[in-house]
Amino acid sequence: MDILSVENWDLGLEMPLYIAGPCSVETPGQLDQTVAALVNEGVKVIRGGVWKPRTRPNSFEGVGSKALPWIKEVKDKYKVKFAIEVASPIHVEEALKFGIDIFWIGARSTVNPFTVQEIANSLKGIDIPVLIKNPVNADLALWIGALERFHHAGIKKLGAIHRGFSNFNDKTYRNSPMWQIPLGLKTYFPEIPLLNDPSHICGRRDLIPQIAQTALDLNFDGLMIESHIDPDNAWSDAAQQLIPLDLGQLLRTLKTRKVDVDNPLLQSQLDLIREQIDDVDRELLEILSRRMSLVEKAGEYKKLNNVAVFQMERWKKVFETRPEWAEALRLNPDFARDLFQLIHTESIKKQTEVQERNEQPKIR
Ligand SMILES: O=C(O)C(=O)C[C@]1(C(=O)O)C=C[C@@H](O)C=C1
Repeated sequence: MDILSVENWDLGLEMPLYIAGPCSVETPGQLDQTVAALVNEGVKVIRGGVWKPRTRPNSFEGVGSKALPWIKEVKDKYKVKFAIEVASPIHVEEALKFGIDIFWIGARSTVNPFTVQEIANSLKGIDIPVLIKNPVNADLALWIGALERFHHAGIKKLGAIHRGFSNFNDKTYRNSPMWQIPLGLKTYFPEIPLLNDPSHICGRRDLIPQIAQTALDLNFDGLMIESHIDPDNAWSDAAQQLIPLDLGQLLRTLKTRKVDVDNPLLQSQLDLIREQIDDVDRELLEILSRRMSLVEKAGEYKKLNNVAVFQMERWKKVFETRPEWAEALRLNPDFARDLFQLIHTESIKKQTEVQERNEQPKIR
């Protein structure tokens, strides 16, 4: 994609890009005090929700357009840039009137290609950075699709925000990070700046530093973090907002990592380890190929004896024992579970092919 880097967005921004501010703009006083305190901590780009898409009705849905003049006032007073979420062409039109600098598309909008297309169409010919949050569900293609729709509409100042994914089973995070998905996006489109939103992933402020650091370790290009002058009395997302002082402290302690290894000694040490990893990966694949030959053989016996491919009792046993074996080898049992789910899916596929070989009736 033909994308402009953050430094070329003509907003005087630097990398890593840190955006912070309240979940919602509530009152002129709350906004002014929060922005003043954040500017004091060195924040140059403020976020603030104006229209809030909420899961349930009767939750606070943002103060709406009347927040826009308040934003204009703090922008002028503190010389900051301001980012807000837009979810419809009307929001775009209203926000542009008040000189908003950056738009973001929320996770609930990204899931809907109709909404995405409508907003993208309303931005044709308009030169403004647009950041696209991942869809609520763990679907990389949907995220990519949204980025493509904005790119086709002519937006070159495009970025992505990883805010985690809905997951009913996750007891720790409000939205599971599922790092493989944003890393997948980075692999497809290394040119698209990728920010992490630890506030929405964590849902509680004590977990934020760890997720923020992981993101920087994984070479994310910046962070969007919620910060409020009085989080406990915030009208939305009270548990996950940081006071500006804590946010400043966090930004000062985070370590940014270098992408490339420019020390020759370290480079040669890494090369050596990578050669060994190559060897081990080759062995791994040879072992997997041996397992798959055995599975194919079992499939042929099943076919001969008219036995079903899926054997629940045996599979339950495999699925129980492998995580235990993994743990004994100091491997993460959840990793073993994921791995054997994948392996079993492939076994079923292989044996179904065996069953169906030369057995499909010819339809003319
Ligand atoms: O044990 C079998 O019946 C197999 O074919 C092997 C295997 C496996 O991959 O481990 C594959 C499919 C069955 O559902 C259970 C187990």
